[in-house]
Amino acid sequence: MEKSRPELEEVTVGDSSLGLLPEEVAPRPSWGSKLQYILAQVGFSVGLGNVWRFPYLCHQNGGGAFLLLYFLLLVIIGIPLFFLELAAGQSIRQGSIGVWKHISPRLAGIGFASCVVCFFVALYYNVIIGWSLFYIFHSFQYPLPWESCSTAANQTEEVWECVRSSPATYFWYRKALNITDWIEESGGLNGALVGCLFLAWVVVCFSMIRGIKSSGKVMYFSSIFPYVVLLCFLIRGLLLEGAVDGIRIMFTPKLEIWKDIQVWRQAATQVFFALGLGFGSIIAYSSYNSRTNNCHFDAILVSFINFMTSILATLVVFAVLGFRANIITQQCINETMMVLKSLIDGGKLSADFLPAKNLSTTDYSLWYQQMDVNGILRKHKIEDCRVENEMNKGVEGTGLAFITFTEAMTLFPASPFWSVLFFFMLQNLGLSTMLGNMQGIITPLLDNFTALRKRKVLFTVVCCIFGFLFGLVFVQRSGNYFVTMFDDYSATLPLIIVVIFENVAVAWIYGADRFMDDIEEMLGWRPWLIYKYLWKYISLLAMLTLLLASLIRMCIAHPTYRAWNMEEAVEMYLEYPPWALALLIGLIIVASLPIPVLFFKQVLKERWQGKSMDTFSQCSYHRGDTADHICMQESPADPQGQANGSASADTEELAEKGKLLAEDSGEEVEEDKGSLCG
Ligand SMILES: O=C(O)[C@@H]1CCCCN1
Ligand code: NA
Repeated sequence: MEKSRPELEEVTVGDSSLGLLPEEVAPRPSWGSKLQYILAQVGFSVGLGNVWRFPYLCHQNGGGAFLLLYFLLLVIIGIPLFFLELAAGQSIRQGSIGVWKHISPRLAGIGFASCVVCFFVALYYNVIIGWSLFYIFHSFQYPLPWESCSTAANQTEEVWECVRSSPATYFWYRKALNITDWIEESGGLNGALVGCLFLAWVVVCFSMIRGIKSSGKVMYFSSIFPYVVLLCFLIRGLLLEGAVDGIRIMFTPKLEIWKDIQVWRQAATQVFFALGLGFGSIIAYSSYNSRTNNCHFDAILVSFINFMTSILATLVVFAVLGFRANIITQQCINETMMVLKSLIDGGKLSADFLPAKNLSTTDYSLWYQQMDVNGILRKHKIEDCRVENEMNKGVEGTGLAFITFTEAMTLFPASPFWSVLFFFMLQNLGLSTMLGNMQGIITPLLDNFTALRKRKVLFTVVCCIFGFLFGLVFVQRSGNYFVTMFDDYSATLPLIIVVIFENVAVAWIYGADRFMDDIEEMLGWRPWLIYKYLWKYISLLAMLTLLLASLIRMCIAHPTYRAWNMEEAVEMYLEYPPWALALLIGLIIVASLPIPVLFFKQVLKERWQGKSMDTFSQCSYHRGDTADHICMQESPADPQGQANGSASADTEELAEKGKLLAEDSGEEVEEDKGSLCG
């Protein structure tokens, strides 16, 4: 079959134009520096999840014991799969669609599924960034609007809702979200949040507009700034009364949690979501690297930085929560002392119950244990005020960042300053992840559909516009319920499916040994043998178990969401109505569907073209491999030419010219003979 004329592409390097080049030799943009690349990978992987999901999981699942479990799973699942994605992207130098197409054209669906998942996550992730912007705008006032009910509520019935719950809770559910009582009630769009979401997408769009050249620069700030803020909060937090209690409670290991499979499931899901496996963003970013870059070192470095950031964020969260719990417990003690005094004055209790001096929180629990003989104090409604009890409240999910932390910050001196700093940090943590998310959508599509390349800027803008329009679902008054649906199910489950297929594709279809050979050819040294067994057996088994545990959880426990009831002014768990359940499951299917659909489409295409398919994938993508001429795509007109990876003379000369020009302009351009499989 006559090979069609190769697509020509306008190539500019620095400010010199190379004219039109066939895309297989057009130099692929590359990172300005290794630091910029590492910041991009760290910026993408370290996100909101490190600051509010990890601390919450740590607290709910046995503190220090969870940390050890998380670290174990990070080593046996996270790092090997991270290394796998980095190596595949760096070697093939394509986005996720191109990478899986090279392993076998039947697996292109894995790349498309990654794009869909990236889009789902981008939709609700940017909404959370919009919430952070909303809080930033409301932080420039003293006292903070969520400090007390008088500042927060004006109408009478709202005061009731505020008094019944707490100013921070009220502000979050009523002033920020103006939330409806359940997911069935849309309540219409929340105008302020629509504006914040629009602004969030404008920021993403302008940061993305010139590809990795512009986003690379944004990365410098949005990846480093959160660390500065976390360190400021840690130092400030440790100086607060009760902070050490909070950290002690957090690190106290409760090893019995290791028996609970759901804890393992939560830890594995967190490893995987935290690193961003399956998004295709890791592949996209590493595809702009030079082939000799030591991606094994990068995999360990970025995973380690991600883990340490989660620990740092957890220390900050529990120092601040310990401080807040201490204050609330102190108030509780003062109230019970009042009750005790009135009981003694009323002759109901003997005076020797009265403690000699004002009790601190630790002294109080000791006093309580001594005095509560036969439950006499409990009988008189004198409660046991404990810091641990206060530590348990409101630590989950969005509540942690937007209720508990905001409440704690009102207790800080100069609270508006700390509040702006905290939410600006959240906004940057989210922005750098959003850039990676968008890269996980744009790069594979641009690589796969060359027609889009000529209108890269327009395509980026259109993606952001679609992101905003679809994102409107999440800024209705009931929007928070959809954010929870996506975060708990619709975005996370398809990721596990995608990564399982990635793992099978490389370790079993392409072959772990062959993959190790390619890495050896690329890096000049062979990866540790352990990786072969991790990829073939351990991480794959772990992922399959994780998927099973997640599906079982969905089947056994009817999926529920946490709703806010306005009248009662309390949170309650409601079951998703059938239509929401159908939507939840439908989204998971839609995100996973490209894998089987494109598989069978390719099989039919091969059958129709009568191609011999003695093995699943005969493509190899390292240089000059004679196996290349039997790749599954259109067999090239001159197989030998393609097999040796040589392009025709004129394009060779142009590529050489491109390289020389690039060196002149100081821009690093990695010669990209493209993939040998067409
Ligand atoms: O932990 C997070 O928030 C992000 C979500 C997206 C993928 C990378 N990690
Ligand atoms: Na980030």
